[in-house]
Amino acid sequence: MQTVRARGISKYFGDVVALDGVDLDVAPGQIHGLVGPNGAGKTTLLGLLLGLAAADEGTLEILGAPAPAAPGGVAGFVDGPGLYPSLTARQNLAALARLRGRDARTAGIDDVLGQVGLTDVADDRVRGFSLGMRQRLGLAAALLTAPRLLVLDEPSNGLDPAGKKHVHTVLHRLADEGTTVVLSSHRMDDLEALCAEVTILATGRVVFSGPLGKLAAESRELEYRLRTPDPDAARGIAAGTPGLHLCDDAARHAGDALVVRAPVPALDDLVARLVRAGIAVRELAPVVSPLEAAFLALTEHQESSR
Ligand SMILES: Nc1ncnc2c1ncn2[C@@H]1O[C@H](COP(=O)(O)OP(=O)(O)OP(=O)(O)O)[C@@H](O)[C@H]1O
Repeated sequence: MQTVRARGISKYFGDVVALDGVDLDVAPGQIHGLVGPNGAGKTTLLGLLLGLAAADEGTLEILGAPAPAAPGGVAGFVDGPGLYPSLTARQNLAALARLRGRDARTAGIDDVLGQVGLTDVADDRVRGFSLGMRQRLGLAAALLTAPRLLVLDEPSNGLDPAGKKHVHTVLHRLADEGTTVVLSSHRMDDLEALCAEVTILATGRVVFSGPLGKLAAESRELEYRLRTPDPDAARGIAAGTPGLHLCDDAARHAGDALVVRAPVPALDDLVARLVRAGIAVRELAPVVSPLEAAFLALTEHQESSR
C-alpha cells in the first residue's frame, strides 16, 4: 500500500488551474520532494495531503483510505507554521497538545524540542524567533502527533547551514523509522540531500516523477565553465573541437573563464587537446548542476508552452 496515491487530481481556484490531472505515488518511509517554479501547484498539492482542501477532480488516497486522512495520521504545515507569537516555544506546543485533547505534561514536548534543536530557547517568546527557528518549531509541532505522513512546505526556508543539517538529520531518522515525508523545496541541493524521489510540477502538471538519478540522466548537453591560465588559446582550441559549442557572450565569462556547451565525449576531447597544447585546466565544472539543468529544461519547456 502506498502512503499517498493520487490519480488525475485537479484543483481550480476560479479560472486558475492550480493542479491539472496530477498523479502521485509515495511509498511508506520515503522522503519525496515536490519541486517546481513559483505557482506550479506545490502548496496546493500539499494542502490536499493535509486535508486543508479537497480536490475538484480525481482520486486521492492517503494511508490507504480516501482523503482527508484520519486525524493523527497526517501532520505538517503549508505557508509557514501557525504559531502564537506571544507564547514561548514550549507554551505553543502545550497549547497545541491541549487543542488535540492531550495532557501537555505527557505530550513529549521536551523530546520534540530537543529533536529540532530548540531546547535552549524553549522558554523564549516566538515573537523574537527567526524564520528558521519558527520553521523548526513548526516541525516540532508536527512531530508531537507522531504522524505516519509528514507534510512540509519549504522546511529549509530560513535555516542556516547548521539548522538545515539538524532538520535533515531529523527527517532521515523519521524516514528510517517508517514515517513518510512529502516536502516542497526550491533548492536542488536540499532535494539531493534528502529525497529518494522527486515530482516536478510546472503549471499544475507533473513533468517528471521518479528517482533523482533518473532526473539527472535526462539532461543531455550541459554548459561547462572552463578556467585555464591562457583563455585566448583555450578559446581557439575549443572553437576547433568537434561537437562543442562555444558560449562566448561577454556576460557569461569573466577573467580566465569561458563557457562551452558539449556532450561528455566532446568535453573529453577538449581536455586532451588542451593538455597536448600544454594548457593547464584549472577548473572544468557544470555551470549549473546536472539536476538543476534537467529541472530547468523540463520546466522551461512547460512555461514556454503555456
Ligand atoms: N486560495 C487561492 N486562491 C486563488 N488562487 C490560488 C489560491 N491558492 C493558490 N492559487 C493559485 O494556484 C496556483 C498554484 O499555487 P501554489 O501556491 O500551489 O503554487 P506553488 O508551487 O506552491 O508556488 P510557490 O513556489 O510560489 O509557493 C497559482 O497560480 C496560485 O496563484
